[in-house]
Amino acid sequence: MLYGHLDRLREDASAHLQRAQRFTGGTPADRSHRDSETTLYTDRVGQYSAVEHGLCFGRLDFQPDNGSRGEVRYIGRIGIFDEDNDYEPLLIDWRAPASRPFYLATAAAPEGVRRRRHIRTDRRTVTGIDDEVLDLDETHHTGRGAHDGVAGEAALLSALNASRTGRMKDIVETIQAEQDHVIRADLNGVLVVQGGPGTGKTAVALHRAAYLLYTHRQMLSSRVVLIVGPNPTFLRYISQVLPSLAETGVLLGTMGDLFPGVVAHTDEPAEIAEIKGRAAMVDVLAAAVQDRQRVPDEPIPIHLDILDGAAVMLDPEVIADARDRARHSGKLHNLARPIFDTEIIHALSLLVADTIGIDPYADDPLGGDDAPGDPQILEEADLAEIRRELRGEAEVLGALDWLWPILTPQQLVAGLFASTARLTAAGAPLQLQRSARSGWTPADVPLLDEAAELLGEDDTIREIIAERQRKRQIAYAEGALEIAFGSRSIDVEDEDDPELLSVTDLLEADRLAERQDESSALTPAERAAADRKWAFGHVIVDEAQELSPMAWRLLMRRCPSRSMTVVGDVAQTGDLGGAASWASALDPYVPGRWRLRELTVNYRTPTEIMAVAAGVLAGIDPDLEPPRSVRATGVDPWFRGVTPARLPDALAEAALAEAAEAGDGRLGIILPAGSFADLVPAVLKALPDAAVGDEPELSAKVVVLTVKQAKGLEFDGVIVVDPDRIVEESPRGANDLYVALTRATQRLGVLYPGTLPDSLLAVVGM
Ligand SMILES: Nc1ncnc2c1ncn2[C@@H]1O[C@H](COP(=O)(O)OP(=O)(O)OP(=O)(O)O)[C@@H](O)[C@H]1O
Repeated sequence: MLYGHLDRLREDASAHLQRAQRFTGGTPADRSHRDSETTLYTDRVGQYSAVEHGLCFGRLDFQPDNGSRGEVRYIGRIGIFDEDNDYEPLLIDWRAPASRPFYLATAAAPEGVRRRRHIRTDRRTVTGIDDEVLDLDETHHTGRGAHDGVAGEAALLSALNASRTGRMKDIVETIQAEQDHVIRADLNGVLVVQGGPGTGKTAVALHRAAYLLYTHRQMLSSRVVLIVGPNPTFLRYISQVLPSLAETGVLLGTMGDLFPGVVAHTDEPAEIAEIKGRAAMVDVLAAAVQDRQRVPDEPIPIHLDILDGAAVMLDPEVIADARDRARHSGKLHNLARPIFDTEIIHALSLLVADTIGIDPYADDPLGGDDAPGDPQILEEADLAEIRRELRGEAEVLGALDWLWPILTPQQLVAGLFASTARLTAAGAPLQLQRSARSGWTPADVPLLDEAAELLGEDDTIREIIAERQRKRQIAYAEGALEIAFGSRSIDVEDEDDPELLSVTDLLEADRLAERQDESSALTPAERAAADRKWAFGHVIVDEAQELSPMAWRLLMRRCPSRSMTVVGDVAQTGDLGGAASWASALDPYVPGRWRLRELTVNYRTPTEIMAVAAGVLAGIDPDLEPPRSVRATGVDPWFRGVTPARLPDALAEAALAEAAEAGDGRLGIILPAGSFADLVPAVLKALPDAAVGDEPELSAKVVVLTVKQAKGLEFDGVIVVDPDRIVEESPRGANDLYVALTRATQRLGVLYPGTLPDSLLAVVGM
């Protein structure tokens, strides 16, 4: 019956979509209406298809009420209502308040629920049910009931034991109570979710996004929820979760994606990234901006058409004066440029007046009726005319650009890194020097954002640039507009901004109309992705322990409402610039105003593997508690020592054996970054289809990765190679090893040349 309804809903949405797509022409308003309809119904069709599997997964039977039969609720991935029967709910969305008892009711606090049923389906057929009787009397009779705090144990264990596919799955059918509290926590303020490996932090963060969008749809779907993950591989890993939760109003990205127009995925040494992430970079960038406001040591000659090519000399003192006035205006660098221009042009106009406007006989007692008198024969109107002309002179513009250049954030940051002199002037460590042509790295993005804030790269700048282009256009009678705007898109909102009128006036009307059409067809998430100043409705950060102080500054700017969910584990911090505690990361922005929730149960890693990881955790900090595993597999991890020379062959053998053990699941091989060249060929020889690379394909049966790449991921089986080297490769090496050891859902093997790290020796008992 429910699938019948789903089919009808989907057919309906498809029909609407086709109608919207057939519609062409009309007024701009008609077209924009068509675009929004197309987006709406495309989303709907997508959502209805995404909930096909496991549409309905739960049922709640309530206690009979006053003699009438108890209420029955079916719980599923979306809500379905009976249109012919007063919109009676047939299926209740898992995010609706009415579904909550499905996740929270226990035998001790049954919330009126008599029985909770988990329904398993394969396509459209019910394949099994698990009942939990929450009514204590009835439990007494049947001997079946809820278990120690784990709701729906059979369904949960079957989900946890299922083979991995290389893509994360949703957990709506088996969300546990402590997770439910996080998912449905209040929208406002900063919520920190701390939890050890496998406690479901990522799953919970994604379900929280879906819940918030459902509950605050109107506000959040227009302002967009931003989800930040550690790397592109991880984003691909989680990318399937939200569509299957029927949510599309979300923007997923890494730190490297958060500066529109820049793709920042180049790697760099951890030490360099750490320096770039320090809070001190704020001062470095401010100094770098000041350094670009030049005062030369010597006067500079400026040849002027107005003087038939003769030069005037612009003195350093005059330039320093103009610079100080512009600086003291309180405006940002680019926005203060007009003040600097005015000062310099004024000074130049006086120099010109001194050259052409002096009455040579003014001091001569025989010079005429009015002598002696003011030697300046030019009046204010003449000076204004001179200033106007100077503003159009190529050499004047060139000098102004040299003395106080209008800068993009990219120019400022790349220019800084490309020059020892500039780095020194800005007080930056010289290790940051690199060629101007090397690509942008994720750690550069917060610097670009900071630079944008310091430079004042905003609409006014577009206007200044447009104005200058217009001057050149007049001067050279060429299509300057194309150059200035060819690669820019005009925001629809900007249309009403009077300051921008001079820009838009310059565009041909039909071209402008076309542009507006394009931007209104974008979804809010697409527009947010393209707009550095977008204020997101809510920001969710996963693996948040890795973020540097500079990265936090950027994220806080993107979220002025401070409505955030921050998810991570300070024991897994691998990046040198990452957080040692949540307070150190957050107190600068929301001192004492963030809430902490902890997740304590490990759903991924079985007890046997966690015992090994716990030894490593104790070595990092004896006060840290590993999360409690929810299940045991009865399979102990293996440890195998070999001579260094045999390591490649031993790895190939182990990989073959473990790939077979994984059955139709996945095997992850985690190597020290420095061992790739030596070990990967052996793996590929044994298993030619193994995935390896910058962004390895996670759905491959065998995937070879570094710890950094493996962060947040999981596999049925994992082989950790050369733990000693993993520890030694980074000052946070022990944390890395802890991450590596906690990636498996079923089996773990440790292969090592030479010796094991002390923390593992103790566990193995050697
Ligand atoms: N309530 C649940 N029902 C079913 N599976 C769950 C549940 N909670 C977590 N899991 C599963 O446990 C595994 C670990 O979850 P997740 O990756 O979200 O953990 P994590 O805390 O982010 O781990 P890490 O810190 O190691 O990255 C996933 O496969 C997830 O689907």
